[in-house]
Amino acid sequence: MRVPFVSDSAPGEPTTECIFHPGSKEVLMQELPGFPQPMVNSLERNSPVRVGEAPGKGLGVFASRVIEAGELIFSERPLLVAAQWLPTSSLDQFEDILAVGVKQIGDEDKAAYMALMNSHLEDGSGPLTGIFRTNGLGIKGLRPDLKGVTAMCTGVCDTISRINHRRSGMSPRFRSIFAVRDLAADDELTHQYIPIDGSTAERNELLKPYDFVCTCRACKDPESDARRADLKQSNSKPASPSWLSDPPGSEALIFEECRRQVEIIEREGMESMSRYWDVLSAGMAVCVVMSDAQSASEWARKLMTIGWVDMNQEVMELFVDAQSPEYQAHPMWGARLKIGTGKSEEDVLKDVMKDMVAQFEALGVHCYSFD
Ligand SMILES: C[S@@+](CC[C@H](N)C(=O)[O-])C[C@H]1O[C@@H](n2cnc3c(N)ncnc32)[C@H](O)[C@@H]1O
Repeated sequence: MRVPFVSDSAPGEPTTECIFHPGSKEVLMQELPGFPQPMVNSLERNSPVRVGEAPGKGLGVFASRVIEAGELIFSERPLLVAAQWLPTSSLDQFEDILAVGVKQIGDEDKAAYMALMNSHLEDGSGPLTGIFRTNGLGIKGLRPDLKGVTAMCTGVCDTISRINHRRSGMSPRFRSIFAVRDLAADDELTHQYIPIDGSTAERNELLKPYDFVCTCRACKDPESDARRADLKQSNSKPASPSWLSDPPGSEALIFEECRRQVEIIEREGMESMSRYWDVLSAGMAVCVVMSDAQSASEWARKLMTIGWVDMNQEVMELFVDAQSPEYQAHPMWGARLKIGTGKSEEDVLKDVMKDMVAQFEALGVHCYSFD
C-alpha cells in the first residue's frame, strides 16, 4: 500500500518523497500546521556542523563551533520518508516500494541517498532497503491509532543520517537536531540509535543490525548497568498538587529522589530521556511549594535546555531569574508551608485551585467547576 505525498511547496523548492500508511498525511498536516513551513536554522546557512572522518566508524558529524545545551543545531529536510512496516511487505516488496520513491526524488537527492552507508549487505535486504535500515531515524505519531513499530515512519537524511551512535549528545525531533549538552568545537555529535535505558548487553544486542559493537564510556564502565537498572526501577514522584496531602517532610524525600535521578541521568549521558524532563519538573515543583526561588531557578535553567520537549519555553524562561515576580504569582508558591499553620490541607488545595482558576480567567480561559 503506497501513499506518495509530495508537499505543495513553492515551485523549484526541494520536496521530500513520503511513502505513508493511509491517514498519516492527514495527521502530519494536523500536527505541523503549515507543513512544510520554511525551515529555520537549515544547513545551507552558516552551518554549525561539518561531516568528516570518525575513526573506526566511517564518517561522522562534528561541531564546527561551540554549541550550547538546548540549542537547535540544525534542521534538515529528509531525502525520503517511508512507513517502516507496510502491510504484507517482505524485504523484496519493500525494495520495490522504495524504488518507486527513490525514482521520484531527483538526481541530487538520489545521489545523496545512494552514497549513504549500508550495513545490511548480507541479510537479504536490497540495496535501497539496506541504506534505509542503516540510516533511518524514527518518526513517531503519524498513525496514533497503530501501536509500536507498526506505527513508525522512518526518515533518511543527507547529514542527520551521518551521525554516529553513542550515549546521547543530541536529540532528534522530526527534522531537527537539538544539543542536550554543551559541545566544544570539533566534538562529535552523536545520538542514540536504540533505547538507552537497558544494560550494556541489551543495548549491544539491539545494535546488532548496525553491525558494530559500541565502545562508549557507558559500555566500558562496569558500574553503568547498576545505575541504569536503578533508574529504570525508581519512579519519579508526580509534581501535582495531589501530594499536598502527603505527611510533612515528604517534600524533602521527593526532592532528594529527583536530585538523585538527575545525577544518574547526567552521569550516564541520558539527558534526552523524557524522564529527565519529568524529574526536573518535579524537583522544581518541590522548590516552588517550599518558596525556594533560588533552587527553583537552577532547575528552571536546566529545563530550558530541553528544547526538543514541546513545553512552553517562554514560560520557563520567566523562572530562570530567582528574583522574578512570577514566583510570588505562582499558584503553588509556598503551598506546602501553609499546611500545619492553621489551614487544613483541604483549604490549602482549595486556595491553590482558586488562584489557578483566577490566573486562567485572567488569560481569557474560562474554567468550569465540577464540585
Ligand atoms: C547511520 S550510519 C552513521 C554514519 C556512518 N558512520 C557513515 O559513514 O555514513 C550508521 C553506521 O555507522 C557506523 N557506526 C555508527 N556508530 C558507530 C559507533 N559508535 N562505532 C562504530 N561504528 C558506528 C555503523 O557501521 C552503523 O551501521
